[in-house]
Amino acid sequence: MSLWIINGNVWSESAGKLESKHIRVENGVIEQIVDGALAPDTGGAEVIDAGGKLVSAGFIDMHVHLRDPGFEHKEDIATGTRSAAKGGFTTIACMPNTRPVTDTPDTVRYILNKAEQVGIVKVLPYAAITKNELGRELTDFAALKEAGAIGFTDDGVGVQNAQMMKNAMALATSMDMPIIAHCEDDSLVEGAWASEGEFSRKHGIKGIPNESEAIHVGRDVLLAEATGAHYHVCHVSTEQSVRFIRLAKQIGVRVTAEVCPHHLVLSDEDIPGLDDANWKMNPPLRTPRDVKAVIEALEDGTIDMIVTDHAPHSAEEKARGVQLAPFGIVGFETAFPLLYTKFVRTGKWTLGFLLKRMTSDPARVFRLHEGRLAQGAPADLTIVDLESERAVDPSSFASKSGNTPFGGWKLSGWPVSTIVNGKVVWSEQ
Ligand SMILES: NC(=O)N[C@@H](CC(=O)O)C(=O)O
Ligand SMILES: [Zn+2]
Ligand SMILES: [Zn+2]
Repeated sequence: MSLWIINGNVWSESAGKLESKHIRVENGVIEQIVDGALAPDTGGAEVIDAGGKLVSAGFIDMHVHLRDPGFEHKEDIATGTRSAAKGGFTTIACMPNTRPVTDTPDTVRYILNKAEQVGIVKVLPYAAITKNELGRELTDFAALKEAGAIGFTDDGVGVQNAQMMKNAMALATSMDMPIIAHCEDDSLVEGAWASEGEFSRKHGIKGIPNESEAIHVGRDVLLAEATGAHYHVCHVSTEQSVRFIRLAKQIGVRVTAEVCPHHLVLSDEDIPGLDDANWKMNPPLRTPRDVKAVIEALEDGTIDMIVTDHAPHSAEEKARGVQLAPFGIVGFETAFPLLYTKFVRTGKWTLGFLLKRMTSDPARVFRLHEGRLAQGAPADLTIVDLESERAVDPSSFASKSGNTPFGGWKLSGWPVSTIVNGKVVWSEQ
């Protein structure tokens, strides 16, 4: 099976610019990348003409919620992976806060089998640290790893007990597996949904303090130092967390971290009011000072990668009123256009920098073969139209859910075609 993707614009790290290339794919692997000025001999092969659009290694998202099994009214593996493909993602890692919680080998295998049957993008499942994510008893790490889990996390909640987290890190380290942490001290949050900041003061509501996140990061950095664990911090949102991660990296603790698009482009001061739960997510939108700190941390490498934390919830659930509505927003179908428009078009970042944080950096941290556009790499590719501007339309999402605060935003950088192992898995129209 031969495929040529001709007339693609590929980012060259050495030249620091886009260069025209033709790419030959054989049996799902990138075999050859040739200069766009040369006419390739495509005889007999399938040909996709990228027509001068960006061709990138497929995006990798190491933090997503597919809701399957158990919450299929929000999303399932078929719609979630199609939504991912539409956003240009070719590999995604899904969180275990399903029903049942992904805390047994059977559930890990269910996810892998269904993803395989659906056959859209690559799905890497995480398993829970504790049974039912209750923080009381560790899961069977060895059996979960054997079944195909790639790391352990109780995402959705923080592990409240330090000894439990220390035991988890020691055990994970003994089997060369990472611990991925949702950092939140419940005692500091209780009932609040927005950050302590302008918004909470203006509306006279209880705020979530920054320490509720950073206190876990600080604690866990010490535990990672003591156990030698690879400790990965979920959705970093505060200046104080950044400070701990920066220090930990300086002293050689094996810590890595991720940040979400919404924490890079929105602060609490952007929340329009108390009646739209599409601005409610965990961690909450923080202050402009925190936004600046996480941007700087992503730029200097303190934060390693961008993830969406795609967290679909139904319209009915989000309409329950902001206090009762669940935390979370969808992310796949807006992530790249949002960041391209806000950071690359404005000249703050190079296109290469954004692509790196969405491809080779997550691949490096989680030791994946994907994430590079090079000879011998899997032919996971995303073709992106960097020019046309379009408004975000949640009703057009491939996801079952449309819970986003970005509806109506005019963005450019829309993926038009997504290829996994040399097969087109999603294409515009
Ligand atoms: N981020 C969210 O606001 N919600 C996530 C849970 C999580 O990522 O902690 C969810 O599962 O809905
Ligand atoms: Zn979380
Ligand atoms: Zn999450």
